[in-house]
Amino acid sequence: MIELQNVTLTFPDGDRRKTAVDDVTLRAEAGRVTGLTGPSGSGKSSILAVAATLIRPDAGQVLLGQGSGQVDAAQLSGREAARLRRQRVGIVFQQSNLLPALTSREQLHVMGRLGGSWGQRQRRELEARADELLDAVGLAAHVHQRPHQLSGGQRQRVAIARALVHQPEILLIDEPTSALDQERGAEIMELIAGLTRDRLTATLLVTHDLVHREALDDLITVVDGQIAAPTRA
Ligand SMILES: Nc1ncnc2c1ncn2[C@@H]1O[C@H](COP(=O)(O)OP(=O)(O)OP(=O)(O)O)[C@@H](O)[C@H]1O
Repeated sequence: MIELQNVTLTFPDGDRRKTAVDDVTLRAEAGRVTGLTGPSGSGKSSILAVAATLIRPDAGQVLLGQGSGQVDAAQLSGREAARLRRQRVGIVFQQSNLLPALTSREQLHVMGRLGGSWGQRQRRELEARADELLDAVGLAAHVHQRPHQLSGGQRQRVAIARALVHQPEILLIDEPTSALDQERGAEIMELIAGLTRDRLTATLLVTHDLVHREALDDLITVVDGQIAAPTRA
């Protein structure tokens, strides 16, 4: 689970500051896909960046997990936040940011190894998990291909598999369908919904258009940096 409590984020704007996120409280629960929607510039990506621990808010709490494992990411140093991300957070941005020289399988291996020190047993487990994930996203036949040999939808699938390889509790995705046609977009959304339920990740997803809203469990609308309407999707 991830919960933002009374989060405010401002950016420098000339000699003043602009409020991008204005006292936002929201929660994304394990095993559910929570959509963040709203007009351009309303603050969706800023909220996602705070949830991803990539930006520390000016005020508020960013609570990851529950019980004794709960951490307030807003209190962590940059180094601690980076460690938390490597262990507990999966991130998929609009551009898949795959490394051009690596095959699909190698993209997952590299990401998986960032999480810690690796003995032989962990390495074998990681490699098995990478292949299982590439299979789960429908790319078993493409493990040896590099990004330029894949379609946009296939690259997006590699990016999703890569974000899950360290078994994160939280999955954050920015506009997963923006570069895809409607049919491929629907397939990606279904895939995300299935992985979320199977792996019990708390998935928070920014989406501009609501064509694919049936794949969402909850929907939060952001207007002018504030939550306008949290609803069941
Ligand atoms: N790094 C930054 N520096 C200054 N202002 C920023 C920065 N990032 C975002 N903003 C501003 O914060 C506000 C919210 O931007 P954000 O990108 O979060 O909106 P969004 O809803 O994701 O927009 P879009 O749907 O167009 O991607 C906007 O006014 C934007 O100009």
